Amino acid sequence: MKLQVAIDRVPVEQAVRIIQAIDGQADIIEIGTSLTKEFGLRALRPVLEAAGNTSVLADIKTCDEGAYEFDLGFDLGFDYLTVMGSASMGTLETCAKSTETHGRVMMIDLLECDEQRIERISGFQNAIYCLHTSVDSGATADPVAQVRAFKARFPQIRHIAIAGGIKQHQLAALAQENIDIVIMGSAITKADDITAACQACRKEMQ
Ligand SMILES: O=C(CO)[C@H](O)[C@H](O)COP(=O)(O)O
Repeated sequence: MKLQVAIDRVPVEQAVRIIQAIDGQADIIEIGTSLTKEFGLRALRPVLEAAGNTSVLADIKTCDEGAYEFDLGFDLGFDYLTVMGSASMGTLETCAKSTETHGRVMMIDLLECDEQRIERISGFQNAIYCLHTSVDSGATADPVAQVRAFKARFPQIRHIAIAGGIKQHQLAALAQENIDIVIMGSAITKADDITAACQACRKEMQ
């Protein structure tokens, strides 16, 4: 299970400082939707540079204009981009095509997608499907139960991530569930000691 650290609701300079504080401990650095909206993808080059060899995901949550947004993000150097599961099949397909052309990774955000919808969009073999509880609806209460229920219902989906208020104490059990990525934002990036919080999460996952 990879650790993706989500950086949200800070200026670009602080995002760079957070990346330095994490110091190579994240497998993937996420540039949160809040930064992509406030500053725009082109203004995020310093973040890409600070990440060095660590993979960077831009959480652009594409819902239309898939080819334009994905080509732009991958051409700028992002390794992972996100598209909403609620987007049209046309958008999901053009995002998948752009991802394949660029040799990168597409993450499908399942925020508020019901079972019927997930079934319909479950055919993107190489995509990572992100179980996502909205920040506005509260934290993910029981991530292990959520993952188990999802796997049982959608055995055809091979790559899974989970996000939404995940806490350090949930990591050890989650690490046994054979998912691809756990996404942690506030629990790390809003901690008083970001380095220590990230180290503690990493340890919990071992
Ligand atoms: O995608 C997001 C919000 O839409 C966040 O990046 C994601 O929820 C992780 O942050 P946190 O752990 O603080 O919830």
